[in-house]
Amino acid sequence: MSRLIVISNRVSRPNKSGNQGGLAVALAQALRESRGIWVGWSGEITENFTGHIGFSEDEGVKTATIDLEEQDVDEYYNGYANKTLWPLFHFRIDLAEYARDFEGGYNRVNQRFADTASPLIEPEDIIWVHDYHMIPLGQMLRDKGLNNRMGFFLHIPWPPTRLLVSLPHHTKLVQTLFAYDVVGFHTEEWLESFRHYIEREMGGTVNGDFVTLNGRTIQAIACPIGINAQEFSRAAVSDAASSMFEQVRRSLQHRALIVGVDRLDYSKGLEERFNGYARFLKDHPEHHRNVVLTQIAPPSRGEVESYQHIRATLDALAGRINGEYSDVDWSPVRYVNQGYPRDKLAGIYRAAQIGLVTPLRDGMNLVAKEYVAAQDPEDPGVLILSRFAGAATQLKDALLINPYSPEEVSDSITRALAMPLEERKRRWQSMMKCVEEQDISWWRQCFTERLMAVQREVEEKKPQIEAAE
Ligand SMILES: O=P(O)(O)OC[C@H]1O[C@H](O[C@H]2O[C@H](CO)[C@@H](O)[C@H](O)[C@H]2O)[C@H](O)[C@@H](O)[C@@H]1O
Ligand SMILES: O=c1ccn([C@@H]2O[C@H](COP(=O)(O)OP(=O)(O)O)[C@@H](O)[C@H]2O)c(=O)[nH]1
Repeated sequence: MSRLIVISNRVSRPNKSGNQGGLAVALAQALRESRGIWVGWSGEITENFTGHIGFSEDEGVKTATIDLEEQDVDEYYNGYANKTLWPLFHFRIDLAEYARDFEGGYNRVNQRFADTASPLIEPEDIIWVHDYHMIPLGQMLRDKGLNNRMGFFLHIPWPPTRLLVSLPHHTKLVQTLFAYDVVGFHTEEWLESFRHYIEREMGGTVNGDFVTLNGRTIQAIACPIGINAQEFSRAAVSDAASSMFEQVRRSLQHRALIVGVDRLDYSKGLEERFNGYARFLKDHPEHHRNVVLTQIAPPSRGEVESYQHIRATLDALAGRINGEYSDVDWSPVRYVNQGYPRDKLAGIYRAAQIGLVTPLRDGMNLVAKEYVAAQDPEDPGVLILSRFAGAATQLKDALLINPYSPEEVSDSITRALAMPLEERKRRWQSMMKCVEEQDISWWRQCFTERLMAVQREVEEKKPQIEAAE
């Protein structure tokens, strides 16, 4: 059986802390089942890069990690990944920074990953590279002579061509994707934008799933990530979730709970969400004292200025809304800057009559799916979901809204609070069906089956592999 080698920036185990992104949460499950290795950054900083690989195995997940230098982290993770690509790929060219050092650091760190990973890889292994931190890695592995089946999955949106061309050396970066055999996106929309770019900007051709550039053909597919729905539904009635559920419900004193759970990121539309909620409070005095918005927002990428800025904005906005509407025994907003473990989160989701998920742009958004999976089938809450989240292409029975419109946020809250049980059940059943059917295993199979079917000549095992073992 071929092993799966996953390579991504972040390597962490889902049970260890409460504030992990969706990619980390999803991949642990996939690796456990395939007995693979997860290669990436340890999250640690070293004075001088040595290339030392730290191996460990925890709850069936094998990891191989490297430490990076401070300059690496500044230029690669904070810099090119999160100051350049992240805003650009989330349609925020106003926030994107283009610095030569970032691009240099990004390529240097990708080369470090190629040097680290290549000795661990055997000819039959399937390599699956993840996300915008690692776009050129496949090309670097090919340059080292690896002929393995190799796939790449982008977890964030692919931007429209007219935005992507604002990136210096954009063709050089995109060209490297043709080192992979299969390239995956969450939605047809991101896939369509990729094809458009290849055809219009690079003169490539598209024939169904096959995309050809300069004589090299790859497959480009849409394949939406899911959650471990069964496990999450079970977690929602676990002891930890139930005690969280009770604690939250007790504190609400029969008020309705609206919940938001997001990394503190400008792409999640938190400022717009708070403004929409303020609009709701302004337009609906009859609901005052009857509702509470709990926004869980663990800080993220705090060394990047735009993240410091959104944090300060939200601190002020939460304070302003509470200052304007609170009474001595009621505050409309509970704004929490800490992360929670997922079983506790499941209890919080289940306690909420409304899940408010309003990103301005999001590759997928797993929180939306988790909210659905955590509901009580006999009395489910209502999901209000941005039409600009990848999840909106699947969860069509959510209340789909434009997150930029405070009126739509306000109206959807009003509608959700008044929604009859029968309608809530009907919408929830339809969404739950999708969350269960297109779950995390479905996603992995969707991608890896395509990758495994790729025909490549498998080379003889290289001597350097034995040396590394
Ligand atoms: O690793 P961080 O910098 O702390 O960020 C956390 C993750 O954020 C992004 O998540 C994306 O992937 C999710 C799963 O596919 C998807 O649901 C979500 O819409 C995306 O934003 C990022 O792409 C990951 O690499 C990060 O680990
Ligand atoms: O306090 C928190 C906040 C979030 N999450 C998890 O982080 C993931 C967020 O994934 P999503 O796709 O919604 O967004 P991302 O942060 O990856 O952009 C979800 O699995 C959440 O359950 C968590 O475990 N604890």
